[in-house]
Amino acid sequence: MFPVALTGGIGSGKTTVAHLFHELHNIDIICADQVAREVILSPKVIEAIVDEFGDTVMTNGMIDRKVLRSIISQDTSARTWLNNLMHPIIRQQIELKLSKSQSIYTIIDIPLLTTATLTNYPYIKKIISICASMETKLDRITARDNQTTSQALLMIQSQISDDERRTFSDFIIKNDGDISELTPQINAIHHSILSFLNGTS
Ligand SMILES: CC(C)(COP(=O)(O)OP(=O)(O)OC[C@H]1O[C@@H](n2cnc3c(N)ncnc32)[C@H](O)[C@@H]1O)[C@@H](O)C(=O)NCCC(=O)NCCS
Ligand SMILES: Nc1ncnc2c1ncn2[C@@H]1O[C@H](COP(=O)(O)OP(=O)(O)OP(=O)(O)O)[C@@H](O)[C@H]1O
Repeated sequence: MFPVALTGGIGSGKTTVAHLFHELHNIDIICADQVAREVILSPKVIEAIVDEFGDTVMTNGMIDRKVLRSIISQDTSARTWLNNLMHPIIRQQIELKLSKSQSIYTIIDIPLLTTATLTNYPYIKKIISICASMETKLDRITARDNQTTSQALLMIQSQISDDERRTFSDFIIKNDGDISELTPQINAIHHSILSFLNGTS
């Protein structure tokens, strides 16, 4: 088992890059956002969130992720409360999935990795960060999520900067250009990890 974290700001391209690692090199991917989407379906989690934020966060018996996203993007204490509820459960699920992974290394897409939260993942061996300019991220988030620029900006500002991510990363992927520009960067990182695993670097 060789867990490799993939991180980056909202809209930086983590999902896109993770898919490419899988397609090009058959690497197993564990996605913390996907795990969060499963965790938020649990009746106990739903009950706790509704207790905290009220009925407006519910639509048809489920948490309305759009409404919750809007709340946590504007309110630091709401974000901290949600993180404290969900992150330990998400981490447990990630570890379970990791124990089942069979690929030569495993990529865990963790959006909210920081120097502090890294201590919760002591098993991570390498870290890949995706960087993209503020303008690129804003364009991609507003197009993908049908959000206003100011809503997207709030989410970006709630996270650490690319400069901070660089301080704890082993590899950087630049994603301001075309999708085709990702493949050579991914191939180079893949080969570097393989060399490390083979003891040749
Ligand atoms: C708030 C929720 C319901 C919004 O759902 P939605 O489908 O709109 O967004 P999605 O899950 O695709 O997340 C998109 C991105 O938002 C950002 N984001 C999500 N939660 C947070 C947070 N608590 N703080 C800062 N950024 C966040 C991340 O960059 C993430 O990649 C959802 O993100 C969630 O459950 N968040 C709490 C759990 C969490 O922290 N997940 C992030 C990875 S562990
Ligand atoms: N190089 C690129 N060229 C054009 N579009 C891109 C590129 N990279 C990513 N995108 C698009 O930008 C959007 C954001 O990318 P993606 O969903 O991979 O980011 P993410 O980091 O996983 O986002 P989030 O933090 O919200 O989960 C998507 O719609 C994706 O298709």
